[in-house]
Amino acid sequence: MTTLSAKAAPGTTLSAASPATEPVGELSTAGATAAPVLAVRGVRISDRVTDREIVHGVSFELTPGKTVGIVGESGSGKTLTCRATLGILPPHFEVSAGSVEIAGTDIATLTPQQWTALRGATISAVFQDPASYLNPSIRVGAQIAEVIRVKKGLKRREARHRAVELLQAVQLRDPELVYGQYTHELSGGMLQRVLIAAAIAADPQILIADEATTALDVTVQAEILDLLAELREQAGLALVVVSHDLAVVAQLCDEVLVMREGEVVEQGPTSDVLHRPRHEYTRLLIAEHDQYGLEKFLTPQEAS
Ligand SMILES: Nc1ncnc2c1ncn2[C@@H]1O[C@H](COP(=O)(O)OP(=O)(O)OP(=O)(O)O)[C@@H](O)[C@H]1O
Repeated sequence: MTTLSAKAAPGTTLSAASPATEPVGELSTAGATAAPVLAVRGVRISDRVTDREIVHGVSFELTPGKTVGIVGESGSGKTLTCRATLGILPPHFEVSAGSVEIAGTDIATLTPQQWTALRGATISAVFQDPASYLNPSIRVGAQIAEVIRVKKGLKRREARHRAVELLQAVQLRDPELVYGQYTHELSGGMLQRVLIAAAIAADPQILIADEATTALDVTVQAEILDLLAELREQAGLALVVVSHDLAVVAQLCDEVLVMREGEVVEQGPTSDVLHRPRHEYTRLLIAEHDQYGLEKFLTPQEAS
């Protein structure tokens, strides 16, 4: 398989940004030894029009090769938190308190041009419903090649070559064939892989996956989660994984934030949250896991 890195030049075989050499353990303590690529500090999000606060303070740090999960029911503020981090809050929403630092830069200080340079190249995202993020009338490979051309400054030929490599890296069989296909010719799982390829095309350090596997069946979902884990290991990507499904988060994440109605009700290393949940809502999420196999992360007693 083609390997990827957040650092090295396209087309080369790359080593990881050495997550293996970092201490294994809780994100919050590991963060003490490596500079965070993403630091979200006390972020509150308000609706300017109604003057209503919707997200009531979210904090976490992310270092290369690590994963933070945000879990919670629909409407709990997970997506708004991600969008705040990406600088793409919907109109009339604002970060009313707190700060977000990406690779050491406070995003409140960024000009629109600086944002454009940062998106894709430093921080990138994959959302649910990949078809809506791809143009149905342009071959999917050409769309990835365009990202590479614009963001990495590669010539058309090189960008095409790199796009095929990326399609291979996200484990699409026959990447040359997929390159020339249109969205309607691909399954949901294939489209999600194409979108991940586009999201990592400019070698970001941070990838936000917001319900990226929710629409997929359980087997494909597991494959995509494995792929994200592999990219994290190989390229040292830092991941933010958002899901309403605790099993998804359990599979990938070092640290979990449990959100409910805009509030972080519980936060800690994944194993602590799963094995010693302190909040009743977390216990409820654990009890409701049965569909996706959280049981493999729990002891028989906890799973029952
Ligand atoms: N564009 C918008 N316009 C108005 N309200 C919004 C908008 N986006 C989010 N909200 C509101 O903000 C709150 C938090 O929404 P958010 O999308 O962050 O939740 P979520 O946890 O990601 O839920 P889901 O899993 O359904 O995406 C909800 O009450 C939602 O109705």
